[in-house]
Amino acid sequence: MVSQMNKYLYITIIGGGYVGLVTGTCLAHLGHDVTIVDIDETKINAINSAIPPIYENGLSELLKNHIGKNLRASTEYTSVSESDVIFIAVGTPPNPDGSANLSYIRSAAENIANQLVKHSTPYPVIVVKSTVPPGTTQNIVRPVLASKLPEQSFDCCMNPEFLREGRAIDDFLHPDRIVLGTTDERTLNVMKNVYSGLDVPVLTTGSTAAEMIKYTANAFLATKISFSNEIGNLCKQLDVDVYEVMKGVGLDHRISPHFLNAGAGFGGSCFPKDVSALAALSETAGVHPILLQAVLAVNESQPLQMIRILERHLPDLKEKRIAVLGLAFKDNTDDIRESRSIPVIASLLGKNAVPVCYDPMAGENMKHVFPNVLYCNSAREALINADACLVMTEWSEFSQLSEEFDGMKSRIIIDGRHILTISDAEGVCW
Ligand SMILES: NC(=O)C1=CN([C@@H]2O[C@H](COP(=O)(O)OP(=O)(O)OC[C@H]3O[C@@H](n4cnc5c(N)ncnc54)[C@H](O)[C@@H]3O)[C@@H](O)[C@H]2O)C=CC1
Ligand SMILES: O=C(O)[C@H]1O[C@H](OP(=O)(O)OP(=O)(O)OC[C@H]2O[C@@H](n3ccc(=O)[nH]c3=O)[C@H](O)[C@@H]2O)[C@H](O)[C@@H](O)[C@@H]1O
Repeated sequence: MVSQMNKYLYITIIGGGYVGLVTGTCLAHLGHDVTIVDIDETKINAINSAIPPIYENGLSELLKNHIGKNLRASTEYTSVSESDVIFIAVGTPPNPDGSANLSYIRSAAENIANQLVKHSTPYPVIVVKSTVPPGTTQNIVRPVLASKLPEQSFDCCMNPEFLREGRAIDDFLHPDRIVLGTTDERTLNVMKNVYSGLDVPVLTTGSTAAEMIKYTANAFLATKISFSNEIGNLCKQLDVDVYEVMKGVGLDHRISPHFLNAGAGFGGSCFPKDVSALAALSETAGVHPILLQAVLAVNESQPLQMIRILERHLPDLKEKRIAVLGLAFKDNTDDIRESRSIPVIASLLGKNAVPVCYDPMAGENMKHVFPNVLYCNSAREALINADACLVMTEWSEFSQLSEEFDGMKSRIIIDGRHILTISDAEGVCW
């Protein structure tokens, strides 16, 4: 467990994206003095104006409470020199072969080293928060820093992040565990001080094991979803309700009811990317990743399974008006990265159907991907005269929909997230 706060720390977060912004704001909330650094000036200006560049429950209020007080943002790395702790929270997007692109990690580490070489607090701790392949902290970040700085003048730690988008603040402040990848007592004490105030179990490991824990947790959760989807596809053929099945299965405490919801598959910036990176890493290590590849394959075909079910009811989709409810990759976010609605809309367009889209938050983002499809301001509007409806995101407002479906031309409703509560919905039993 971490203890009460000993003292507040000067902290710099490199990367003001989802994780950097949530981490920085929450650490300011815990009482530390925080600077968020990003190369994207637009993001920095937005953060300094207390306008989060992303939609996340509770973030705006928290930002307003701290910005200009113990939280600020900058495009400059100068605050690194004054910091006790420097988090690296830049992106690790996929390369074309699925492996993790570490160029942003390298560049952040180089910039930190260039700044620390000018001036530094005694013994700063550089913490890798980004999701990185095992060995990155030890074999890339540390050597980049050591190429400019004496080995004894700093230390590194790997501290993976487990927050979910849409519930990020709560997940950050009330995590199941904090993993600290360091074997150094002094560094461990500094890191415990970072999180002091949180009543959370702490697991201490080597940095490489900490990196592997993060990939393995995401891959396991993704596996639960793809497993549920495969069972769901079988249930559909056998006319069995997969949700009833998974409810019964999840009551076994060894399995747990979480992440067993079958449907359109998993999207987001992490599960697809991290399972691909782990599979690529596994191939490189000479271990053929049979299970991980199957997890990805099931997930690729799952959104198109919705189209197959749709075509059973509407064999010719040409010029058919299809309401697509939900564009974000999940509820409570405007993030559309790897959203399962993207392949669904693309497939509808390929079949000359007319997708009519609605999302409470993500419509503007989806316009960058599909500028020419129809966007509506409400589910009711999208459903008017629709020949069918596909529910792609588990927004809670969709669970309230009822008489809105009366406006449809024909009542073909396929619920890809098991969120509707109307009794006569054509449930997608996967
Ligand atoms: N999004 C999520 O829910 C979670 C993400 N992660 C991991 O955290 C890492 C970051 O993810 P996101 O925040 O979603 O990425 P993001 O793409 O939203 O943000 C990354 C930010 O880093 C900035 N950046 C890139 N190079 C930089 C540099 N040299 N100096 C300063 N800023 C730089 C970019 O401009 C961008 O704003 C990834 O490794 C991801 O896998 C981990 C847990 C949750
Ligand atoms: O590394 C990361 O970035 C994060 O990835 C996920 O978080 P996130 O992607 O934000 O969202 P989830 O709630 O995990 O949902 C991911 C996708 O799986 C889908 N899902 C989730 C649960 C389920 O039972 N079925 C299912 O299809 C969701 O609709 C969504 O598309 C993990 O849950 C976080 O612990 C992790 O920190």
